Amino acid sequence: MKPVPEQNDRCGFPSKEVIERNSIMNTVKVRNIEIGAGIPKICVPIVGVTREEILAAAETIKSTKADVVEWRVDWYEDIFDFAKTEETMKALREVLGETPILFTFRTSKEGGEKSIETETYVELNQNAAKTGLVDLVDVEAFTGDDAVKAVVETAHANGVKVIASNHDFHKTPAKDEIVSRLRKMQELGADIPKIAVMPQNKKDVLTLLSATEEMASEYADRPIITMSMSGTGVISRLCGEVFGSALTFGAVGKVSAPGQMGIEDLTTVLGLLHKSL
Ligand SMILES: O=C1C[C@@](O)(C(=O)O)C[C@@H](O)[C@@H]1O
Repeated sequence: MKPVPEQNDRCGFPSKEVIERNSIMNTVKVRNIEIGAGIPKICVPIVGVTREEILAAAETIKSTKADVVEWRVDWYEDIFDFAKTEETMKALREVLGETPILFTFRTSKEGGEKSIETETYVELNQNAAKTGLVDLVDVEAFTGDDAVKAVVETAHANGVKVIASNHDFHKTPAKDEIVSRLRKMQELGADIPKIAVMPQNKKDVLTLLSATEEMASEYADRPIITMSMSGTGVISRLCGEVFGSALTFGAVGKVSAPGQMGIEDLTTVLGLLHKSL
C-alpha cells in the first residue's frame, strides 16, 4: 500500500490541518478599508516632486474612488530632510482625511527614483511609522532580513501595517521562485507580501497568475498583492479577485509603473468582474 502523504487524509483529501490552515485568511484593516475582502482595493500613487505637486495630486485623487493613496517619496525633492518630509506628510493627511496612506520609498535598485543607504532607508521608514500620519509602509523584502525586521517591529509598535515588496522590471522569475519570495515576506512578518514582475511574453503573465493562485490558496494566511507589469500584463491588474491579489494600483494622471490603468476604467472592470463571480 502506498504511504499516505502527510498533507492528505486516508482518502487522499487535504487533511483537516491543511483545510483549516487554508481557510484562515486574515484581512488587513486600515482605517475604513479592509484589504483582502471582496473587490480588490485600488491604490493610487502620487509621484510629485515638489510639495505643491504632491498636494495638488492629493486634491485630485480625493474626488476619485481611490481606496488607498501611495506616496512615492522617492520622487519627493526634500525626502532626505525629515522635518520637511513630516510637514508635507501632515499636509497630505489633512487633504486626504480618512483615506489610508501608504509610505513608499522605492529604491533605484527596484525601479525607483533615488538610491539610498540601507541604514538611512530603515531609519526613514521607522520615522515615517512613528509620526502616526501614515497607515502603511512599504519595505523592500530583499533589503536584508535584519533591516526588514527592524522596520516591521517599529511599524507594528506604532500601529502601522507593512507591505513587503519585490520588483523585477526585466523578467518574470519561475513560479516556485515567486511563491518562495512571497512566503519569505510572510515569514519576515509583513502584513501584506507584494511582488511586481515584468513579462517578456504572455506565458510569463500566466506564470505570475499561477504563482498568485498557489500562494493565496496554499500558503498565505494574509492578503497578498501581485502584478505583471506593462500592457502584456495588464490583465493581472484586473483579475485579482479571481486569482487572489487583494489590491491593484491604478493611476490618476501620471502612472508610477508600466501598465497601470486609469482609476475610472479600473473601477468599472473590477466591479463588472465582481458582479459575475
Ligand atoms: O510596488 C508597487 C507596484 C507598482 O510597481 C506597480 O507595478 O503598479 C507601482 C508602485 O508605485 C508600487 O510601489
